[in-house]
This record gives sequence, C-alpha cells and structure tokens, in this order.
Amino acid sequence: MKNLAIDVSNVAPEVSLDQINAEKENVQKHLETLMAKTGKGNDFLGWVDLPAEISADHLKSIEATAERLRNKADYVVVTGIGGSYLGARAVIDALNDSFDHLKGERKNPVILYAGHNISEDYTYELLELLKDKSFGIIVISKSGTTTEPAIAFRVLKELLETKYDKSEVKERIVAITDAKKGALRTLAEQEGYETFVIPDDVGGRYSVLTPVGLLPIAVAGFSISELVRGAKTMRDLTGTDVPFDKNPSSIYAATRNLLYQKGKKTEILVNYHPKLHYFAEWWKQLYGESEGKENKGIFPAAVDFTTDLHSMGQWIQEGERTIFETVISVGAARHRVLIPRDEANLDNLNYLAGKRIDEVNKMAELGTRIAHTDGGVPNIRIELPELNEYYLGQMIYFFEKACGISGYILGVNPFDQPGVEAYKKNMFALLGKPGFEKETEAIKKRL
Ligand SMILES: O=P(O)(O)OC[C@H]1O[C@](O)(CO)[C@@H](O)[C@@H]1O
Repeated sequence: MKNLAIDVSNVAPEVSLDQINAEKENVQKHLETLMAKTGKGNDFLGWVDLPAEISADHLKSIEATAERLRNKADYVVVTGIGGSYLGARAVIDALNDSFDHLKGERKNPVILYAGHNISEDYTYELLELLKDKSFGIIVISKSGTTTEPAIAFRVLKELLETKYDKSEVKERIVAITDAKKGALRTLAEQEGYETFVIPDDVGGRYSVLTPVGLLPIAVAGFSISELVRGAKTMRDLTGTDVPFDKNPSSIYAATRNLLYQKGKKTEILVNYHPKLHYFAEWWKQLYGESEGKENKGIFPAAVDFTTDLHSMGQWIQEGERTIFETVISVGAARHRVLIPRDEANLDNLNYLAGKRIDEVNKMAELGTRIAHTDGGVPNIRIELPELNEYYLGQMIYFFEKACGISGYILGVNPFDQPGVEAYKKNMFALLGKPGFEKETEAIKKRL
C-alpha cells in the first residue's frame, strides 16, 4: 500500500541533495529528542505518541457521542478558534461533498463554525439561520478562557435556551476542554454538559487527533479510526529507527531550513484541490505559531491552484526570489467527469474531448512546477495517494512531526506561543476588563 512521500528533486540549485543529506546527524538528534520527549517544551510532547495511545474504547466513546448529536441535530456548530477548530475543519472540508450543505436530503448534519472571529454580522447571520433549526453545539477551548469562542458560545447557548428546556439544552451541548481548570470546565460541570478532555501535554495546534478534531469529524460522518490509523502509520514511518533519507518528516524539516538559510523566507503551501484550503489554514497555524519567534522563522503562506495562479501567479513567477513552494500533489481525483466534444468547437477545446478534468489539472500542476522552478522558486512535493481519512491522518502526523524537528533545527521552542498574549492584553485593557485598570489607563494615553 502506498504512503505519503516527499520529493525534493526540485529544490536545486538553491539546495542540493548532498546538502540535505549532510543534515542527517543534526536532524536525527532532534528527532531523538522529540521521540524521547526531552526537548524544549517537553511538557507539550503528548502528541508524538498519541496515535499509538488512542484506544478503541476512546474512539467508541467519541463515536457514541457523535451518533447522539447526529440523531438529534440537523446542524452542529463547532465553536472554537485556532487549533480548537482548524484541524476539524481541515479534515471535514477535505472529505465533504463541496455542496453537501445545500442538498436537501443529507445523511449528515451540516457542520457550521463559530467563535473563530469577532464578527457581529457573521454571528447575527448564524443566529438567524439557526433560530428555526434543530442544532447542537460542540464548544472547544483548551484554556477554556479564549474570548472569541466564549462570546460565540454565550449567544449560541442563549438561543438554544430559548428553544429548548434545560434537559434538552444539556443534550445538545458537548464541551471539549481542560480536564480540571478554566471557565469552560467550570461551566460544563455546573450545567452538566457532556465533556471530553484535551490532554494537558498536547498543545492546541497539535490537538486534531484528540476529541478536539475527532468529535466534529465523527459528527460530520467520517471515519476517525481510519484517520488515526493513518497517523499511526506515519508515526511508524518517521520513527528514530527509520534512516534519515527514508524519513519524510526529517527530509522536509531539513530541506525547508536549508532553503530558509539560503534566504527563502516565505514558504507557500500549494494545493490543486479546493477541498484542501482549510488544511492549509491548519498548516499555517501549526508552522506559524511553532516557529515565528525571536524575530525569525519561515513565514507560512498558502495558495489554491490553479485558482490563485490567476491572482498570485504573477508574483510567484517574477516577484522577489525569497520564496519556495511546498506542493501537496494528490494522486487520484475521487470522481470522474469527462470533457465533452463540441461540434462548433468555438473554444478550441476539442483537443481535450474525452479527457478527464483531473488530467488537465495534473498537466497544469506539472507545467506550473516547471515554470516556477525555472523562475527560481524551489519546489518541495508532498505526494498523497488520495484524499481520504487514512491519508489525511498520514499527512497530519507528517507535518506535526516535521514541525517539531524544524522548530528544534531553528533553535526555538515549537510548543509555546507567548506572542499571542500581546494583542489580548491590549484588547482587554481597551475593553476595560476588570483587573486591567493600569493597562487601560496606560493604553488610553497612547490613543
Ligand atoms: O483552545 P483555546 O485555549 O481556546 O486556544 C485557541 C487557540 O488560541 C491560541 O492559544 C492562541 O491564542 C492557539 O494556540 C490555540 O489553538
């Protein structure tokens, strides 16, 4: 059976295969630190062995709750921000029928999202949609105190409480949070919501294989056991016993850091399947929040091709040569659509008649890779056999493992995020949050 594979044959002349292989000892040392859970931020290394530690009973309990929500609600609102919703959305979007939410007869609830912004209009429009619908809420916050999901949960809970009695409200809310602390844990205990725990030693951006991702993915109707099986396979394929040149995560971590050292300051994650747009959003947080520290780190950007070849293609082809691309190359499309012949042939496309649309997509991918590498944009390729739960599980773990190694190569702690507190402190001061009186006075003097 094929596995995710990496192809770094298109990163020369900026980085040669010899230079990549010369990183072997250094990378192997970081991999061993990661696997021994002794590295920087070692209190957040619970994700490393998580795929092998998830029990069948644990999956069954998640699936049972998912079934309960699926039978009860036509809409389920996943309420969380950052790692508390991006992993779920990445997998659900990658697997879902693009127009499922518009189809009358559905076998799965429509998954909606809230608490990932502070938009009053978005929130109003969501409440307007839900006020006459049967809906449930999965509220997710590791800290239990993040402002965005807390505001969204307040207004959604209030709507639910106008529609149902207390016992029914309880049946329609699941909280996923810290085992013991935080406002959400306290609220869930008081209200009697069913809860799942985000392990203390798994950071938010690494938590997709905890109930944070697994419950929403199961509610959406996808196989969490297959997702975990894929992640478990990739854990085995990226272990310390695997030779460096056979370890895709090690090669990716080494190659991207060598490109960074050569002045390639921005990495653009590229997909040729619009369903992977949110996978790229998940990847941006994983790498951006893990590496953007001490005024260094590769800037993670993302584009959807060929769509964005018509918007960003010019910059990528001829802009500053400080970028490289990491292309997710998916083997096979899941469905078939053939291009019809047209007698008039006014569009001159009859040369494509009878071909699958995916064949055109593949040639666009190859043509773009040649054009961009010719233009001085190194290309790393991640080859994914197909878009299903198993291979998404492989790709999630592949990027998580590489991110830990890459952060160690960069010399930062890949598992904390001190920088995110700055905006929060200012926001609380400007809002006059109790306890921030000094900060409020200080910031107002600056306005
Ligand atoms: O799950 P929580 O604690 O609400 O945090 C949500 C997100 O906010 C951050 O803590 C950044 O503020 C991310 O690391 C995290 O994924």
